[in-house]
Amino acid sequence: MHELLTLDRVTAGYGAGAVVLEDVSIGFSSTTSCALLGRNGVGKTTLLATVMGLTELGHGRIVFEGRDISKLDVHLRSLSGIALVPQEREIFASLSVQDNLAVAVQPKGKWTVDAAYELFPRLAERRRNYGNQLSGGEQQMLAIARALVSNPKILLLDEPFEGLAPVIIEQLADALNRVRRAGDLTIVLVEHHVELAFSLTDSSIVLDRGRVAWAGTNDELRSNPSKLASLLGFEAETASKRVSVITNQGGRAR
Ligand SMILES: Nc1ncnc2c1ncn2[C@@H]1O[C@H](COP(=O)(O)OP(=O)(O)OP(=O)(O)O)[C@@H](O)[C@H]1O
Repeated sequence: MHELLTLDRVTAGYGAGAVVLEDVSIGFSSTTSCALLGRNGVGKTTLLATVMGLTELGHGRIVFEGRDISKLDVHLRSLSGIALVPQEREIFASLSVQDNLAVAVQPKGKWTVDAAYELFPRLAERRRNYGNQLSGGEQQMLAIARALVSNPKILLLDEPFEGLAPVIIEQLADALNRVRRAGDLTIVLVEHHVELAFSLTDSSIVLDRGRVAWAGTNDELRSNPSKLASLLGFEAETASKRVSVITNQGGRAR
C-alpha cells in the first residue's frame, strides 16, 4: 500500500544530551488508523512532535507524500496536510469557539466549520463562548475540530482522552470513529488504554525506550496477551482482560 508518511532511520530529541528516538523506521499508509503505544516516557509524544517539526532531528528522513519534509518548518508541514492535537490542547483561551475554528480553517476539503459543528453539536451550542469558558471535554472537542478544519491528510492525536470523564470519552471516541469510518484521512493515536486504542485503530506500533519494539495489526497483538503484556508492562492476565473488554462489546470503548 502507498505510504503517506514515512520515518526513515530517524534519531531525534531535544538536543545532544536528550536524544529520545533512536533509529526509528516506520510508515503510515493512507486512510488507515494506527495506535502508538508504549510505557510512560518511551517517546510517543516525541515521535508526534518530530513529525510536526517540533524537535531536533539528528539523523534520518521524514517523507510525506513522497517529499522529504525533514527540514520544513512547522507551519509548512501544517499547510501540507499534517495536523497535531497536542496533549495540552493549546486552544486560544481568549477567542470564542467560532473564532478558534475560523482562524484554523484551510478551505481545501470537506471540513468546514459547519461540518465540525455537525461532528460536535456541543461546540455549536458553545460557539460564542471563549476558550477559557469551556469544560475539559469541550476544549478537547475544539482542539480536534480545529485540527480537522485545517483539512489534514494525517491527524496526530496525543492522548486526547486524558483526564476526561467516561461519558465524554465515549462521545469523543464515537466522533473519532465517525471520522475514521469516513476513510479520507490517516489517524495516529497515542493512547495508554489499550482497549480504547484498539477500538479506534486497525494497527499498532509499540515503542520501547525510543525504538520500535513491535508493529503490526491489532488482531495480531490482541491474540497474543503475553506479548502485549511484555511490551506494555502489565501481567498477561490483565492484558487479556483489557482486550476482552472491547472484544466482548463489539469494539466499543468503555
Ligand atoms: N522538552 C523536552 N526536553 C528534554 N527532554 C524531554 C522533553 N520532552 C520530553 N523529554 C524526555 O523525552 C523522553 C520521552 O518523552 P515523551 O513525552 O516523548 O514520552 P511518552 O512516551 O509520550 O510519555 P508519556 O506516555 O508519559 O506521555 C522522556 O524521558 C522525557 O523526559
